[in-house]
Amino acid sequence: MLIIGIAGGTGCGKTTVVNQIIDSLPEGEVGVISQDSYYNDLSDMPLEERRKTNFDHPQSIDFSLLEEHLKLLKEGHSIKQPVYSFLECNRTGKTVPVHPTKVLIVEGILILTNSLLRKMMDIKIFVHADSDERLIRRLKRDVNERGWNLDETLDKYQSNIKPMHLQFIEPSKEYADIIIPNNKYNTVAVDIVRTIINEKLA
Ligand SMILES: Nc1ncnc2c1ncn2[C@@H]1O[C@H](COP(=O)(O)OP(=O)(O)O)[C@@H](O)[C@H]1O
Ligand SMILES: Nc1ccn([C@@H]2O[C@H](COP(=O)(O)O)[C@@H](O)[C@H]2O)c(=O)n1
Repeated sequence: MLIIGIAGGTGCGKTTVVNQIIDSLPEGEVGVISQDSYYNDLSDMPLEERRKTNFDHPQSIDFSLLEEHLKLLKEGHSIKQPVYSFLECNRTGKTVPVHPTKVLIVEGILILTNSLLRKMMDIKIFVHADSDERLIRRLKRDVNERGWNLDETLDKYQSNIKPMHLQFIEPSKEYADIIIPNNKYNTVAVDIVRTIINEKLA
């Protein structure tokens, strides 16, 4: 199994890049694991409290479970991945089966901050977009899709998102083998990654 890690700040375009990579690849041969599925279980807190959580800090992620799942997949076993709800700010209690594939993409803002995860990755990619671009994209998404209003999103950006980005995410760029500039759609970089994957699948 080839494990590819794709990190980068919120709104940099990780999900978009992942979708572009897997679009033209044979179905069933490439799997995707998102760090978002591994946010800690916060069922012991009311929603109001959960919404105040710093979701940009590494401690908000259940890295042990993510590591265990990657290890199992690498060994050829299937896993039951937790299903996360952004609206509830919690795991739903449901799981989806994920089966081993020849190539596995792991994506998330914090995945390159964890040394055990980094050791499991064959290729480490960091997607870069300028902070103003990312903030604009993030504002649109949080308001349209994730149940936050404009003021809440801007407050979160100042209190958690920006400081955590500077403290944890941006420094993890140094571990990347490839940095993809993504202020504009970058088809050349995506094609290079696809070529590497196709070689593995051949
Ligand atoms: N290069 C780009 N140019 C313009 N918009 C983009 C670009 N890449 C992604 N987007 C848009 O920005 C938003 C966030 O992208 P997404 O891939 O979800 O980022 P991430 O997964 O890193 O948070 C989405 O609405 C997406 O369509
Ligand atoms: N309940 C939650 C949990 C996380 N977030 C934010 O998601 C961002 C990471 O996801 P990306 O798709 O942007 O990589 C992170 O910045 C968290 O603040 C959230 O809004 N609500």
